[in-house]
Amino acid sequence: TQQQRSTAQWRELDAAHHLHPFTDTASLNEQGVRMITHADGIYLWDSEGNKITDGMAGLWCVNIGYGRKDLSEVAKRQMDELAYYNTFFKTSHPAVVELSHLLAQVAPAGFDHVFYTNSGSESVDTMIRMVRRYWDVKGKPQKKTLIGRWNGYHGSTIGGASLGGMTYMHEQGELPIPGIAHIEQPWYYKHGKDMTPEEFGVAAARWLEDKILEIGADKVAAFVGEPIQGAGGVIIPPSTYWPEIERICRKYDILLVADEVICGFGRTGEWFGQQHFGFKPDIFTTAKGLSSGYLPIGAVFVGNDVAATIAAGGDFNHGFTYSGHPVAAAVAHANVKALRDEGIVQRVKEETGPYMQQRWRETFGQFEHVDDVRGVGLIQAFTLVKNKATRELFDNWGEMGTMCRDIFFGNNLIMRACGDHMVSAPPLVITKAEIDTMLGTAARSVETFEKKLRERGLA
Ligand SMILES: Cc1ncc(COP(=O)(O)O)c(CNc2cccc(C(=O)O)c2)c1O
Repeated sequence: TQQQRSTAQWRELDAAHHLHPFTDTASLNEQGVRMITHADGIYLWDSEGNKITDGMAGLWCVNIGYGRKDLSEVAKRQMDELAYYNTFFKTSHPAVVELSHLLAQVAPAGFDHVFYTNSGSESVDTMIRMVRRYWDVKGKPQKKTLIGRWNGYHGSTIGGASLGGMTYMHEQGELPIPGIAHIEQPWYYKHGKDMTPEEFGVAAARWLEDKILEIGADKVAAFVGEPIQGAGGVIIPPSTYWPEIERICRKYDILLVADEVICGFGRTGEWFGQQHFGFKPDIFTTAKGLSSGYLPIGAVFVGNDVAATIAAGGDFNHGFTYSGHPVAAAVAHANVKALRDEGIVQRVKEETGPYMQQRWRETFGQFEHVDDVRGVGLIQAFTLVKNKATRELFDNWGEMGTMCRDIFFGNNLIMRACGDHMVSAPPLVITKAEIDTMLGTAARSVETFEKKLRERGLA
């Protein structure tokens, strides 16, 4: 096992050599990192022996839960058999064939082909190139622009970060790249005004039609969206949104792409978020729950029409050294097979998802500064607000979220603050009893948060 060091020694070496993602290195090293050393089920342990409830499944990804020795055995067996070979130059290997066959079985109808990557960002970049290649082969090479949403998140590669709508990412690196446009997100709480949710869903979808007409339909290649915006704060569109988006895409002959990196592999209680909202994309991107984070792997599910068109175009000049990596593929296969054969996805749909949503609303429905309590399956959130009656948000967006998140973390419960949204996406294996315990801690944490607000004269 790892060399035993004190927490202080690990912290010192980490500060000396390790650059963390999305991090202000100076402030991180003032506080010192928390060393996570073990995990099992929905729990983490840190180097000080604290047991932490992981309400975020890592980064929305450990769907099957931690500590699955069957997955580590599969990894070892595959590594001993064939640790690596590539899938370029007319070769393949049993692990990636078995995974591809399984994915075609769990995919919605019409998706018989997958392209492999190492992450969600690489899946998104792959999709961008596939979409543009599709229109080249179709003889409409001027259809190049992809439309995403402000505050959408599609990763951190040049393409993914450009398609995402996080302006604080665009500012670093001269993004977005050419051929990317954005429309407003379908955030009913902020933009719904006096419309019903159903009316707002249609109105928000119509922003896409406006954008298409502004750019010119002959130049638009695709619309890309997360069924539920995850890192954007669990923005759940009204039921009328996605069917209207789909209608508009068909009307103007642009491809519809779902980014299922978070919503995929059971998060909403369906295998994929598109099935919860009832729309049919032409392509969708995945990663995270594909392997439950045990090894890095992503997959682009390519609709049969798109796959046939790209195939008709001959060489598709794209791919990665580790596309379809044998060990990652073998672990992903075991993970997806377990999600299916152990009835984990089914249980989210029928039992633990409905239970979480009911208890989530009961727990957070009565606080003075908590509103828009929402969720689907095992992805849920609420928003910290200044005034529920007027739907007034706090000033300095994100400050309250950070304060609240730190209170949760101090109570050994990990939730995520996205701005002033508090969000949660636990492993899909969470039990009803664990939900009760988690929400008991969460309620206590929000009570502490509101007490702090009053002490600071903010409430
Ligand atoms: C919808 C979506 N698409 C693409 C990506 C990129 O995946 P990779 O990170 O594997 O390249 C994501 C990833 N989502 C993500 C990644 C890291 C942190 C957080 C957060 O909420 O703090 C969210 C995502 O949520």
